[in-house]
Amino acid sequence: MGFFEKLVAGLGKTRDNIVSGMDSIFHGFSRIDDDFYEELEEVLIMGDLGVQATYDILDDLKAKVKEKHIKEPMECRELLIESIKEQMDIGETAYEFENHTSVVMVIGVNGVGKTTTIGKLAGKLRAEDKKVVIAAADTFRAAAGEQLKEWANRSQAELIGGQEGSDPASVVFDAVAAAKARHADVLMIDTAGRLHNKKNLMEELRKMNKIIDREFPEAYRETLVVLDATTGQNALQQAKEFNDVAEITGIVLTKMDGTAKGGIAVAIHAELGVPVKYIGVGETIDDLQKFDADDFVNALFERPKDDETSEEVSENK
Ligand SMILES: Nc1nc2c(ncn2[C@@H]2O[C@H](COP(=O)(O)OP(=O)(O)OP(=O)(O)O)[C@@H](O)[C@H]2O)c(=O)[nH]1
Repeated sequence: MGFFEKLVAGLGKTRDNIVSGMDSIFHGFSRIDDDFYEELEEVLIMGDLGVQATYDILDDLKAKVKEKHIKEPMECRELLIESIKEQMDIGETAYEFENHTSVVMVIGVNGVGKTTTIGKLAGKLRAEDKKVVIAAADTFRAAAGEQLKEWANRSQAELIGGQEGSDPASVVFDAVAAAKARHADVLMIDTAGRLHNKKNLMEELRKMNKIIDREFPEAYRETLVVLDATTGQNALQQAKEFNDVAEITGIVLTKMDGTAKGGIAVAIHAELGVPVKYIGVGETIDDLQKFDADDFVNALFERPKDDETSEEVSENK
């Protein structure tokens, strides 16, 4: 299965949740009125898109309906697809760090798929012939280091640190030295994300950032937060809390395969203004991809990748 097919298969439950509900409204209403919009609103909110994104999408839809003098509810389907795509479009500049010598901090609470994501991303960068160093700065659990070692071996990245109980900041210091000595393209730092103690977390991140700023000022900086899509509104809450303590530049949403809560991708983007940059749809090294708004929305509405009607719509904009 290619990634797009996996995404289509993985988003099945989300599709059931959101799109089937919307389609029954498009079919069930004979005119576009307040009731129509109200029911759409309910489906979008129930589908985990969040209040902000729902209002943005509906405002956009209402404006388009007015502007194009649309009378048929069914015609709103295309407009809605178009509107969600526009909301979620992040463009290639989101991945600038891949083109620079960079430091990527990866934050996330236990179990969200942080280690797996680092492994997959390392594998992806290695496949592009980039040199990758991974810093095991989540030093609170021995198992975390072991698991990271396996992924580093699999993706042929170099691992620094990994000893339980060592000081995360000193792991970062060693990793920066190693990255510079080996002329690495990307240094990825696995950090512990204990949200129940925000003050400590903030302090730990501050210490690590200070070392990077001082020892590696020329490096391009990226801070990714990993979230488990299956936790829905909880993931959004985590994103908000991390956003309070760190300058997040992107989100990675894992476990998009088989969750009914894939709509949370839209909510996070709208409510935090931080783009979802990668999504995970499985447990193997190839199951992480850049977030592509077109692919995501097409998979959600189950349309073939090169659907001509979508091009017509965008050309007619
Ligand atoms: N289905 C699916 N499973 C995933 C995905 N990403 C990670 N997982 C699984 O989620 C579980 C947790 O992943 P880890 O990478 O260990 O999570 P972590 O955040 O590093 O957690 P700790 O190591 O406990 O801090 C593992 O069983 C992974 O295989 C994904 O995109 N889809």
